[in-house]
Amino acid sequence: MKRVGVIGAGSWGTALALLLARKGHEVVLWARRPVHASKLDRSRENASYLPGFPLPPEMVITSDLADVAEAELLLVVVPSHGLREVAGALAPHLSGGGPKAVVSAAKGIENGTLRTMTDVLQEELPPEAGARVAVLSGPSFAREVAADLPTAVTVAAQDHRVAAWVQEVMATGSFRVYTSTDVVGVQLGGALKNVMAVAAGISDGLGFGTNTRAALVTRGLAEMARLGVRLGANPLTFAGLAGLGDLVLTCTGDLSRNRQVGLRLGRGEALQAILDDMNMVAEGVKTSRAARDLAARHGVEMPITEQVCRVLHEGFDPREAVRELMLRPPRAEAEFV
Ligand SMILES: NC(=O)c1ccc[n+]([C@@H]2O[C@H](COP(=O)([O-])OP(=O)(O)OC[C@H]3O[C@@H](n4cnc5c(N)ncnc54)[C@H](O)[C@@H]3O)[C@@H](O)[C@H]2O)c1
Ligand SMILES: O=P(O)(O)OC[C@H](O)CO
Repeated sequence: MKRVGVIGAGSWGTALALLLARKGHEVVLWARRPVHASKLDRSRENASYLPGFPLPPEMVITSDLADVAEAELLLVVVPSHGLREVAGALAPHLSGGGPKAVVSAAKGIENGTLRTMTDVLQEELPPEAGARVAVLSGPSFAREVAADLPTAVTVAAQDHRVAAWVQEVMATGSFRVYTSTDVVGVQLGGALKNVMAVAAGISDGLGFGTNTRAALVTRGLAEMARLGVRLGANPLTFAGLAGLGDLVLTCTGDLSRNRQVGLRLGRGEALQAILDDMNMVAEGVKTSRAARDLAARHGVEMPITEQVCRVLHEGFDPREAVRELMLRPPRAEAEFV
């Protein structure tokens, strides 16, 4: 049994906390808002983000980061735009030896700095904790993990021993964990697939067919891998769980919030109205900008990302965006750069 701290009580943090508590670990779940923490503690259910899954009585709920300071495994599961602030607030509590692993389960790229989530953790946490940073990604809807449905994910860390330790602590008969040392590829896969899920949703919302969706998934994967390889990722990572696996899940699965944003845009709703109506995060909205900036910085062509960004942030007509994609200059399929 290990002491585990889960930082973030949205749907994914709650599902991971449940997984680990059911495995017999001692779990402390941190919610940012004290009012949310006391509601969770009283009702023993996360009605706002993951209704229908009772939290076991032994799971500790808190809004004080000091309560996770003794954890051996720390999972950071807040939306990517809030991760730096949370990591900065966590840092003073980790002044001792610190946890054996700090795992980001967020899927995004920080806007402005264009840093990955493990970069942000390494910048904000004390060096001992920063050296044990990892990322968990892959096709994993929170509700399905909470329902104990078979799921497979990847944990990547620069130091293989860190990933292997996290694998051992987290794996169960219904949660299979693979390891990787491709920290960049696993994170880019998880972040960029959200942009493609918005694109697939738009296409379906416009009433296009399965041909169109399959084309978006495949060419989306090509541009994800193109950027990844330029940034030092292993191209094979994009054929794995954190690449193709998560891409297929979110481009086709209606539980995806990113896909839902796209579907509603495609049906003609305005972005702000959609976001006002969702109490959850759709990371692809912000990541589309960061991905476009990252691609521009490194001279990588990402035409689908570019069009998603225009639709989301510049009010560009989705039908026109598809037309422009179809009328791009002809090219060979298998060019990587
Ligand atoms: N939900 C899933 O199925 C799932 C699966 C895998 C990965 N993820 C990733 O996990 C991360 C968290 O998403 P989620 O689905 O748990 O969120 P959610 O949409 O279910 O809930 C959002 C949570 O973030 C908190 N929050 C909002 N703004 C914040 C800020 N600025 N700082 C700190 N906390 C803030 C909210 O209070 C709430 O607890 C995202 O990066 C998401 O892509 C989600
Ligand atoms: O609901 P989404 O679109 O944020 O997707 C959730 C997870 O990332 C699926 O792996």
